Amino acid sequence: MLVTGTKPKMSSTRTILLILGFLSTLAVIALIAVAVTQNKPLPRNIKYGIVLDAGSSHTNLYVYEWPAEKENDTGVVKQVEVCKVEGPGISGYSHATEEAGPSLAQCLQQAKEVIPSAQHKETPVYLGATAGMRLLRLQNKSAADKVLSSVENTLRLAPFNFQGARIITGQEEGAYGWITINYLLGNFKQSGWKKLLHSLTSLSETSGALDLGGASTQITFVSKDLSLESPENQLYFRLYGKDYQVYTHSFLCYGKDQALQQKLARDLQTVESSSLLDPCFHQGYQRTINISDFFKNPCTSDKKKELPFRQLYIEGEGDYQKCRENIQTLFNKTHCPYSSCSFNGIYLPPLQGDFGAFSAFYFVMNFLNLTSEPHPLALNKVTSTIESFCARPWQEVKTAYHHIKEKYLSEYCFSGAYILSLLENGYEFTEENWQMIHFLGKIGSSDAGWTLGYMLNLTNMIPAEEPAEPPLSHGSYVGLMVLCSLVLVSVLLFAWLLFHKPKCLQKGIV
Ligand SMILES: Nc1ccn([C@@H]2O[C@H](COP(=O)(O)OP(=O)(O)OP(=O)(O)O)[C@@H](O)[C@H]2O)c(=O)n1
Ligand SMILES: [Ca+2]
Repeated sequence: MLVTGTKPKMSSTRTILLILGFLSTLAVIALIAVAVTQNKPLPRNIKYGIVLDAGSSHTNLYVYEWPAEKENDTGVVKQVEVCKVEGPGISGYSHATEEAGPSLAQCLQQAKEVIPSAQHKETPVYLGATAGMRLLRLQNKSAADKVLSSVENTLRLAPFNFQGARIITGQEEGAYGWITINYLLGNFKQSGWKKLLHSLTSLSETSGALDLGGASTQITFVSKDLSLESPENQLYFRLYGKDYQVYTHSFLCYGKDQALQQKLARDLQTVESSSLLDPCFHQGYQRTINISDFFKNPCTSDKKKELPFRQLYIEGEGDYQKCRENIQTLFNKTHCPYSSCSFNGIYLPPLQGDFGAFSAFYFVMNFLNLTSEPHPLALNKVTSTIESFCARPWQEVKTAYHHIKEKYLSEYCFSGAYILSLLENGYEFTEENWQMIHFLGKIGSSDAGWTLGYMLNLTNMIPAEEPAEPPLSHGSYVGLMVLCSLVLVSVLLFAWLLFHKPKCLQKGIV
């Protein structure tokens, strides 16, 4: 009788237990299913942008891409293509201005192939011209205007969304280079622990930018010491909710090609015959210079001199020390109307933090094997390497590096000496803070240069304020919810079992 009396009670408890178990399993499955489907990557919505860097020595076309929904995050825009335009930079078309635009056709075609055709129309294309065009504008304004309208016509005919072709200022070039490298290094938006570390150690949060082109060079860095000494060198940015006080200067005619022209113009002042022994070229190297056009260049015109010959024959001497002394005269340190100067009476606050050195700084140092990271070489090692490179006879250099363009190869000795002179004599880097300079070609897949910063700015992709963000990412939120629910269900089940100990679980029955 007793046994038959407990049977219905036990079976009803079991039913309840079964239902509860079933419901909890269902809830867990539902939670997991929601978490998985919600977190499934959405179909990628990619946007593209094109920037043409019309430099003095050549033009490069860059294609960038980024996920549309993450536009305002830092470090999401990536370079996916670079195309080097054949021939000279656009300023080299001053005698055939109508050919400047068509020279870009091949790279525009390449961009058309990289970007899906459905997106061509919405893809912005910008062209920024730098120091080569600044010089042409000074020398021949109408030729510069014609070159710009020729490139504009070509870009308007391309299937992209043309946003302008203009000569950017040296200040913009410096600023956008600085924005590019700090964006790519992820220095603007800092994650929690990095923020904390920076506030504790007061480490420099951004990296300075050193850009060496063919016709100009830029130096840009955050400086705490900026007073109102030289307003034209000051920039203020508010990026991702932080203020930056930035010093920048662009030296026109101090890119490596124009620096060489300046040096030769100086040499021509004292030359006694039509041949010149040049310590900055390798022994056995010869080059002929046409005097007729030489002084038309705004970088040399102030040294204009009537000479009894039309061509200058240069012969290399391969003497690094003499070359350095020769180059040093390009940096006038005699007057400074400010508390401190770089050269030519230009304000320079004390150097601060790390520097990323790119463009020709990188090309030259990379060729000379002097870019070693993460431990930069000591300055005396760098100097001795360049010294011994300069001492090598031209025939030997040519044979050893037969795959390198002769124009580049013949000038690496001069360029190495010029870079050291610019950094040591010009900006006064020393043996100690030399280690703060990092020679960079690319950061991730993107080239270091001003173009990315230019596009980020013109497409409003760098917000002034930090975008409001929930503390957890969507994935972590769902994961945490699932975990909490599981814990909750288990606790409830456990509590229920503890307090209503069903008979089936009691000792002796189970
Ligand atoms: N592998 C390379 C590539 C380039 N160069 C040289 O580097 C210099 C500068 O190149 P770049 O930074 O591209 O200058 P541009 O942008 O053309 O000039 P600017 O910025 O002054 O307008 C040029 O003299 C070029 O001959 C080099 O020595 N080795
Ligand atoms: Ca450049």
